[in-house]
Amino acid sequence: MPEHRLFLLRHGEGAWNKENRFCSWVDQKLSEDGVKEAQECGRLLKEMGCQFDMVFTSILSRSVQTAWQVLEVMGLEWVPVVKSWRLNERHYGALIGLNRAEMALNHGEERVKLWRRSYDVTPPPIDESHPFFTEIYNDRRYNSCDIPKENLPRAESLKDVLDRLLPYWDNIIAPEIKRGKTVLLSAHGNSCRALLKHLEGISDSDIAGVTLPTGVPILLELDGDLRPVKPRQLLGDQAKIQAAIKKVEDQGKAKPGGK
Ligand SMILES: O=C(O)[C@@H](CO)OP(=O)(O)O
Repeated sequence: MPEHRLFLLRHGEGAWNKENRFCSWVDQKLSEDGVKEAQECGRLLKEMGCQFDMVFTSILSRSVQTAWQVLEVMGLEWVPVVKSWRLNERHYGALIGLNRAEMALNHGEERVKLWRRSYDVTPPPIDESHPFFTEIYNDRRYNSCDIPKENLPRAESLKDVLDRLLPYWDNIIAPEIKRGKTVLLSAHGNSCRALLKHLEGISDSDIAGVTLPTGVPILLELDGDLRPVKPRQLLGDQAKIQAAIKKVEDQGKAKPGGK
């Protein structure tokens, strides 16, 4: 019998998902479709009779906005929302802002797949000359993190994401779940993948085959030690979910024009 239910959610579509650019730590808002996806997710969870006691988000607007939409549709606006940079999307370093399909044309689809989905390949780091460097590192939101700004990452592999996420999971989120709270984690494709890898014990090579669609809630049923008692469930219309996963995978295919 599961003792706890944990819901993971990759935020709804952001403007740069449409443009097929690596978004990462650039603070894009949800697109109109992204807002609808988040509302749809809220409706589904409400219909299923789900309840939350606490929500955790990153400090990027698209994950916060997604949580707000879900809570509003569910009539759960009062539920506490706690934010941390440790749930942020993976830092894509120098790749931030670049178009995935154009990168695949220039560097090959295999290289782009390695950058996007492998466990321990780190993209080249961002430096001061990068067009989004100042926007990211001068943003006030990074002044009050639990580490000094100069120690924040300049590029991350999925392993690096797990390394910075795990202390937050172990010390802040997991104790709440063990206290009996039902938690929604509204985060990002790669921060959710990193946590799934940890909770489900996915191997370094198999994690490359895990792609998460936007706006689809993932239910994990956990035992008292927070180990999954059955496979993760992606909630909603399964044909639509498979199509949404394929859409994310295809973003890394070589296409002239980049879309
Ligand atoms: O742009 C990003 O930061 C992520 C998804 O949000 O991209 P990818 O799917 O390529 O990991």
